[in-house]
Amino acid sequence: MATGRTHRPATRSRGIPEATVARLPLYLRALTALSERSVPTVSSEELAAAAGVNSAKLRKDFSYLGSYGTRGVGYDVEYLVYQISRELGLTQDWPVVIVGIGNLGAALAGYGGFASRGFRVAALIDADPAMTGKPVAGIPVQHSDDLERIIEEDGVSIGVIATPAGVAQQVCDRLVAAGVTSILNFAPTVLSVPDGVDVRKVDLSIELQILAFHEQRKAGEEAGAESAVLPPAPAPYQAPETDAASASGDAAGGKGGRKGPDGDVPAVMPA
Ligand SMILES: NC(=O)c1ccc[n+]([C@@H]2O[C@H](COP(=O)([O-])OP(=O)(O)OC[C@H]3O[C@@H](n4cnc5c(N)ncnc54)[C@H](O)[C@@H]3O)[C@@H](O)[C@H]2O)c1
Repeated sequence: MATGRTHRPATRSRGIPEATVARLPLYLRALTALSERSVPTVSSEELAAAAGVNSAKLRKDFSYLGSYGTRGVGYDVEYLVYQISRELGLTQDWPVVIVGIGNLGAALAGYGGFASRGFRVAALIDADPAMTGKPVAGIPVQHSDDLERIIEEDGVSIGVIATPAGVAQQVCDRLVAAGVTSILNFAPTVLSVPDGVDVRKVDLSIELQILAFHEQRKAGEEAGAESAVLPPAPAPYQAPETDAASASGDAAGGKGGRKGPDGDVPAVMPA
C-alpha cells in the first residue's frame, strides 16, 4: 500500500531491468513537458498516458527508482525529472562524436535535442578531405585521420556511426581502440565489439517493416470481418481504365483497394 512518498537513493546495484531502462527516456520526455508547463505533480495514470505506457508498468518501473508517489497527490514532477536524469547518467555532460557527415550525420549534428539532454556534439568526423574544415551546424568537420587524437583530447566515450555500411566496422574498431565505450550505429550492419562496449542500433527501415507487418495484419482482419458479413462477391471487379484514383489504389494494394474474394492482401516485400 502506498502511504507516503519515499525517495530512497537508486543505485545501479538495485539492478534495474533493461526494459525499464528503455522506458525511462519516455517518462523523462513526458515529465520534461510537464515541468516546462510548471505542473507540480502528476498521477501515474496521466503520466503513463503521456508516455504511452501502461500505468501498472509505470508504477513498477518507478519502484525500481525508489519512487512510489503519494496517494491522492501523485508523483513530484521535478523530483522525478532529477531522479530519472540521474539514473540515466544525464546529470553530467556527455561529449559525443559523429563519424560520417553526409545526409544523416549532418542532420544529427543539427539536432537540437542532443544538447538539451546533456549530449554535447564534441566533434564531427568525415573521411572526405573536401569536407575538412567546413562547418556543419556550426561545427567544423575534422578529417578521420585525426579520429584517435580527437577522441582522446575531448574525452569522448560515445560515438555515433553514420558512415556507409561497408566501413562501419572499421570505424567502430578505431573508435573502440581510441577509448569509445558506447556506440550508436545508424549503418545497416551488425558491429562486433569487445566486452564492455555497448552498441545500440537505429534502423528506421526495420521500424517501417514492423509497421508494414501490422498494416498487413490490420488489412487481413478487415478483410476477414468483411467476408464474415458480406455475401460472396458476384464477379471480379474491373477498375475503369480512366479512373486514375481507383487504379492507383489497386496497384498500391492500398487499404482502400478492393480485395479478392479470399480477402488476400499483398505480401510485404523484403527490403
Ligand atoms: N538507421 C537509419 O534509420 C538510417 C537512415 C538513413 C541512413 N542510414 C545509414 O546511415 C549511413 C549514412 O547515410 P547517408 O545518407 O548520410 O550517406 P552519405 O553518403 O550522405 O554520407 C556518408 C558519409 O560518410 C563519410 N565516410 C565514408 N567513409 C568514411 C570513413 N571511413 N570514415 C568517416 N567518414 C566516412 C562520407 O564521406 C560521407 O560524407 C548509411 O550507412 C545509411 O545506410 C541509416
